[in-house]
Amino acid sequence: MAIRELKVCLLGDTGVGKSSIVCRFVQDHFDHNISPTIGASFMTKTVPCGNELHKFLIWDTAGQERFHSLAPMYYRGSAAAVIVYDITKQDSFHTLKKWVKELKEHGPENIVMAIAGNKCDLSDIREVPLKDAKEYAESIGAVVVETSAKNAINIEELFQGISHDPRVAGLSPASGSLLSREPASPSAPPPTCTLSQMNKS
Ligand SMILES: Nc1nc2c(ncn2[C@@H]2O[C@H](COP(=O)(O)OP(=O)(O)OP(=O)(O)O)[C@@H](O)[C@H]2O)c(=O)[nH]1
Repeated sequence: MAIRELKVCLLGDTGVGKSSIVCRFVQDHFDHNISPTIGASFMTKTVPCGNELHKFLIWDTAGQERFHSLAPMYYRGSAAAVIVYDITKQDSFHTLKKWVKELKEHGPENIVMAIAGNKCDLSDIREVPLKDAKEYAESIGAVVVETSAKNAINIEELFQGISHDPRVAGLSPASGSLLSREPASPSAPPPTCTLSQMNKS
């Protein structure tokens, strides 16, 4: 079965839940006391997608302002960026717009942008209406989904959306994204998770 490697970076304000989303996706785990990311952390997860395997190479960047200048190292060469805001913090939605602007100016052409409005389990204290996020996402050609890393809502769907995006499917093997072929197996293997590196303080 063909394996396609997809570099994905997560961007967004500190505390919006980027690491928690990755941790939920890769390890199906949520840590209430997770520490802020220092620099960036890297994890991988391989999932079946049609007759291929997609190996996500996930760079979870640090949201603190002091690490902002490192971000280009992680979004450069990415097939997709997951840009996260916290639905209970209007400021984090403004920060998201700054990330989108930076990606449009300096990111890879045709990068797939997926917006995640995280902490939807706290919708009783919501500051960002879903309607606003949808309108904005539409205006920039991005997809948007509200997620909860805590309650495992829409996390798989977020990454499936990237996997199935025609721009990702259209990546040609010649671009280096198709790394290896294994004998076709009758049934798709289950998703595998690899914790490669965690640089949490
Ligand atoms: N209620 C709720 N809390 C969440 C959710 N996701 C993350 N949190 C909490 O939000 C806080 C910040 O989560 P992180 O995953 O460290 O946020 P981050 O965006 O990676 O932060 P930086 O590493 O500083 O960029 C932690 O206390 C998490 O437990 C969620 O879906 N719901």
